[in-house]
Amino acid sequence: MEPIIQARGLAKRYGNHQALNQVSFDIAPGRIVGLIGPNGAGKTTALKGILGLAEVEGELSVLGMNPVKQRRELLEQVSFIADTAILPRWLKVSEAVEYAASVHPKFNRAKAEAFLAKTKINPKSKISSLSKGMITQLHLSLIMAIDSKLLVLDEPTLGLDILYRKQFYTSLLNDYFDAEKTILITTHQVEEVETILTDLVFINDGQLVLNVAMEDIAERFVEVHINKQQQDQAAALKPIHVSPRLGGHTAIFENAERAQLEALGSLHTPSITDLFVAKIQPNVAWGHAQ
Ligand SMILES: Nc1ncnc2c1ncn2[C@@H]1O[C@H](COP(=O)(O)OP(=O)(O)OP(=O)(O)O)[C@@H](O)[C@H]1O
Repeated sequence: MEPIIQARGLAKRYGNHQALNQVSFDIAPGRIVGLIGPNGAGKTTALKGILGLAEVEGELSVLGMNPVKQRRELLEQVSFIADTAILPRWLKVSEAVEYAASVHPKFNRAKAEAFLAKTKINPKSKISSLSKGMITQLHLSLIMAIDSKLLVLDEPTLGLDILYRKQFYTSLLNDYFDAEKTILITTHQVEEVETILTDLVFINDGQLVLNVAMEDIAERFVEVHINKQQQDQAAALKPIHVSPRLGGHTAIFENAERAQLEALGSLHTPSITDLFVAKIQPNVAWGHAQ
């Protein structure tokens, strides 16, 4: 199947700063990909390139199109929400729904109204009277009502309460997503999205540091609790990350021999958060155990 996004050697420089540095990846249709990285890693820059909102060097094909040269056609098939949601404040909520229905051929008004009904937003309210979080909820309701092939979400749940964040991701999976769609999402709340993602992409300092299908994580990465006596044995198996814990250390290994690891203790799959720390801030020094 043709990838929805094909990126080869993406690069972007702002002055002296290399915001993207030779980033390559493919995203197949029907995937939900989490683009995760620390502040300033280059996530938004990559998304802007994909949407044709910033020129990046390298080869980039999105839905078979060049995002800069074919931006207008591309944006007919892509929906996105940037981290700064902007909606005209003077409109009423119902008018915003009306407006979206009149300008977007693939907008489903009933769906938008159903998403809005799950919030405390009154359709008769002016947008200017809504709280910041409610404006984001309105924006997300409008975006999820558009039947696009690619949905790009940059920090969609910033400023939203935990209840709505959970509800949003459930709706995204159950009421929006299907095998014909692809979702690319950036967030710092990794633990909130890990159950819905099919793929995980880590980016740091403009470079791609991990690109893995969620189903392959358990096979590729293993976490083992190491006591002091096993330290040398564990070190010889070259963990990618070591951190002190009560009575010893926790070590994370990548592509290590399972049989050898089993000799050290019980094997676990690291959480996405621990994997993130291991890949972004690798530490292989065996500090003092607690
Ligand atoms: N328009 C710009 N002009 C100059 N530098 C920029 C511009 N946009 C981004 N940068 C720089 O490029 C780097 C990557 O920024 P980007 O916004 O892509 O990061 P990010 O991963 O989305 O970060 P965050 O999680 O903080 O939103 C940062 O160092 C940022 O300062």
